[in-house]
Amino acid sequence: MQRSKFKKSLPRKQRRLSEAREIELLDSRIEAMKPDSGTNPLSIPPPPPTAPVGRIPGGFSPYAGCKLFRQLPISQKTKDGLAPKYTEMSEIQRASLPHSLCGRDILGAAKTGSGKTLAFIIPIIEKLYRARWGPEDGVGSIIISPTKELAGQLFEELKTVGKHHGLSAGLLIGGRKDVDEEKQRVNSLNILVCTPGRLLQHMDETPNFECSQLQVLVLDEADRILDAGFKKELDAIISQLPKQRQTLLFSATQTKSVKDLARLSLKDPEYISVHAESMTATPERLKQIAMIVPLDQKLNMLWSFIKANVHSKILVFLSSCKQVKFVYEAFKKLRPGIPLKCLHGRMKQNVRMAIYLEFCEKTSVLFSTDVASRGLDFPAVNWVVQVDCPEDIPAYIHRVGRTARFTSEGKSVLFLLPSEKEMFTKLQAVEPKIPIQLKKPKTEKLQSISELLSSLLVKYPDMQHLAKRTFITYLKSIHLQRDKEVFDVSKLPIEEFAASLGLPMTPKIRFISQKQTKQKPSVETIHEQENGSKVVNREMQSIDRSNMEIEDDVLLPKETSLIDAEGNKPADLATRVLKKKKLKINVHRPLGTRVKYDEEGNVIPPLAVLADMDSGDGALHPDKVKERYAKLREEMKVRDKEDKLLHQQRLRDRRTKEKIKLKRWREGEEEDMEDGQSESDDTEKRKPKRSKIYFDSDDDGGGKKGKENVGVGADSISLAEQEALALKLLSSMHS
Ligand SMILES: Nc1ncnc2c1ncn2[C@@H]1O[C@H](COP(=O)(O)OP(=O)(O)OP(=O)(O)O)[C@@H](O)[C@H]1O
Repeated sequence: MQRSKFKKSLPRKQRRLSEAREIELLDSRIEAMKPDSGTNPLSIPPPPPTAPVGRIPGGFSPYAGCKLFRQLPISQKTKDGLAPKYTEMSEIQRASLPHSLCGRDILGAAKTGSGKTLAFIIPIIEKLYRARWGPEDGVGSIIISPTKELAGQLFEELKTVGKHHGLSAGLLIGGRKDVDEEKQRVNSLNILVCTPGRLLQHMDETPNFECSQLQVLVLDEADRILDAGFKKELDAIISQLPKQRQTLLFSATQTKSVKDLARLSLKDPEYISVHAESMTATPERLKQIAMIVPLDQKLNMLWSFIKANVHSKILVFLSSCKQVKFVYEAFKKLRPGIPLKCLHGRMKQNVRMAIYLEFCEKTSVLFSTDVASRGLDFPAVNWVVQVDCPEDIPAYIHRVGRTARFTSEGKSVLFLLPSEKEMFTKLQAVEPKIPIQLKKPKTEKLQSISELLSSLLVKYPDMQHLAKRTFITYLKSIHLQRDKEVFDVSKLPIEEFAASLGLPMTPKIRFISQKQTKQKPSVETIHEQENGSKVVNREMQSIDRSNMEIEDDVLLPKETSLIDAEGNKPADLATRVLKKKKLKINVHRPLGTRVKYDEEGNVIPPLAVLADMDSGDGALHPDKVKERYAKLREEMKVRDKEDKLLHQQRLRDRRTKEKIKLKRWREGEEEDMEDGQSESDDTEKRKPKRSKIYFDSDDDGGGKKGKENVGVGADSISLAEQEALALKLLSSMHS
C-alpha cells in the first residue's frame, strides 16, 4: 500500500478566508447556483474570464457553464493543486463538475484522453473537505479501477490535485506483498484507490475495516467493472457499502444497461455523454487505418513496421500473455534498433509498474495485452498497433485511445485477417463514427523474419516451447471470442501460421471429438461412431472447429459424447474442464470454507452472499456474522486437531524411518566390520606388497631389495632361528 498525506498549505491569512468561512461560502454558492437536474452545463454561455467569482452583489456567481477551474465553487487548496497545469476545463469536466459538486450521481461518458479523471477526483476531494473529513472519520471515498496500473495512475493524480489538503489516501492493489501493513493502516485512510479484488480482501480480512461512512464511490472504466468479469466481486463490495452515498461512473464506452445501474442503486443520475453528439467516437486528432494482413504475415508486418518507425513510441496490442512474451523475446533477439518492453498480467506487480513508468518516459516499443488498453495515460504515444483484432468495438476504442490524448495527435493501425474483415464493417457502421480507413499494406517494404525465427528456435529451445504455446494460445483466443461473425478458428491457415512463428512442425492439437451438432450428422459419421478409432479419426477430420472448447493444447467439443482417438471419454474431460472452472469461480462454495487469495487478491469470501441469501435485503445481520465466526472457530479447532494428528503421524513415520535406517546402518557396519576384517587380513597378507611399494617410492636402488628381503625374512624365520641368530650376533659383538 502506498499512503499519501496531502500536505497542509501554509496559512495565508490575508489572502484567504478561514477554512470554516470558506466551506460555508462554498456550501451556500453550490446550493444557491446549482444547475437544474438534467441540464447540460455546456449549453450555458460561459461568463467572461474576468467576471467576479464567489459572492457577488445580490448573491453568488453562477458556476454551471463556466470554463475555468478557478470559477468553480471549489476550495482554494484544490485550485492550488490544479494550478498551474490545469486552468481550463475539458468538456467532460465542464459538463459534469457542476452536477457532481452539488452531490448528484453521475453516469459520464467521454472520449478517451478527454480528462475524465479530474471529473471525479475534484468532487471527491471537495466533498470530504466540505464535510471536514479527518482521520477519525475513516474511509470517505473509494475509487475502483479495473487494473493496478490504472489505479496507480489515479492515485498519482489524486496526490497532485489534493496535495494541499489534509486528507489521507491509500493505493490498495493486488500483488503487493505488504498486505499486513496495509491492514494496520487501512482504517485510518480517507480515500482508497483500489482494484476490486484487493478491496474485497480487506473487507473480508481486515479487522474493523468498514466503509459505513462512505460519501463517494467512483467506478472508473465503469462498463468494464460492471461487466461479467467483475460481477461477483463488485456485487460483494456494493453489498457492504451504505446506500446513502454519491456514485460517479465514468468511461469512454459507457454502460446504459438499467440492470447494471440498478446494482449500484444510482439516484436520479445525470447522464452526461459529452461526445454523444460528436461526429466521432474516437479522439479527433487520431488518424486510424486498418490493413488486411494474413495470419502468417503478421509478424513480418509488425517487424517491418517497427523497423520503419524506430524513432516513434509504439504500443503494440496482442491477444495473450504468451504472444506478448514470444514476440518480445523473439524481436529482442533480432534487435530492431529500438528498445523493446513487454507488459502483461502474469508479470510481478513491481515489474509491471516499472515497465509502465519506463514506457511513460522513453521512446520504445511496448508489447502488451489488453492490460494496457484502458485508462493508461502514456504520454506522447505515436502509434497504437493492434496486431490481433480487438474483441469488440469498445475494446478497439480503448486501445486506440492510448494515443492522441487530450490535445495531442496520434496514429493507429489495425491488422485484420482476411477472415476478420467483418470487424472493419462493424467499425465503420458504429455511431458516432470511427473514421477508419482500409489501406493496402506496402508489400515491397515487407521484411520476412520467418527464417530468422526458425534459427532462433533451433538455437534457443525455450523459444521453441514458447512458440508452440503461442500458437496454441492464439487459436484458443480466437476460438473463445464471442463474435463468431468476426472470429472463426476454422478459417485460419494453421500450418502457415505455425511456420511463421518459426516452428518446424505444426503443433499437434488434439481434437478430442466432435460435437454432435444437429446441422452436421452424416449417416457415415453416426454409423462409424460405433466402430472404434478409425471412425474417430474420420470424425476428427471432419470436425467443425467452431464448436470446440480448448483446454491448453486440447480442443474440446462443448458437448461431448464420443470416445476420442486416444480412447479418452470426453465426458471425463468435460468434467475436468468444469472442475477447473469451478475452482476459479468458487463464489458459491459452502459458507465457512477457508478463503484463499491469489496474488491478485481475486477470491471472494461471500459474507455478502450470506447476507443476500439469508436476509434477501443485502444487509449483514450481526447474528449471522457471529454464527458464521463461531462455525469458523469450530472448524478451525477441528482442523487444528487434524493438523496435530497429522504432524504426530509424520513424526512417528520419521522416527520409524530413522530406526530402520539405523538398524540397516548397524547391520551394514557389522558387515563392513566383517569386510574390514577380511580387508585387514588381506592387508596383512598384502603387507609385504605395500611395504614394497612404500619402500619403492622411498628408496630406489638395491637397498629396497635388501629391506624387502629383511622384512620377508623376519616374518618367515622361526623363533628358534631368531634366537640363534641373536646369540650369534651377541657373541660376535663381545668378541
Ligand atoms: N483540464 C485539463 N487541462 C489540461 N490537461 C488535462 C485536463 N484534464 C485532463 N488533462 C490531461 O489529459 C490527459 C488525459 O486525461 P485522463 O487520463 O483523465 O483522460 P480519460 O478521459 O480518463 O482517458 P481514458 O478514457 O483513456 O481513461 C492527462 O494527461 C491529463 O493530465
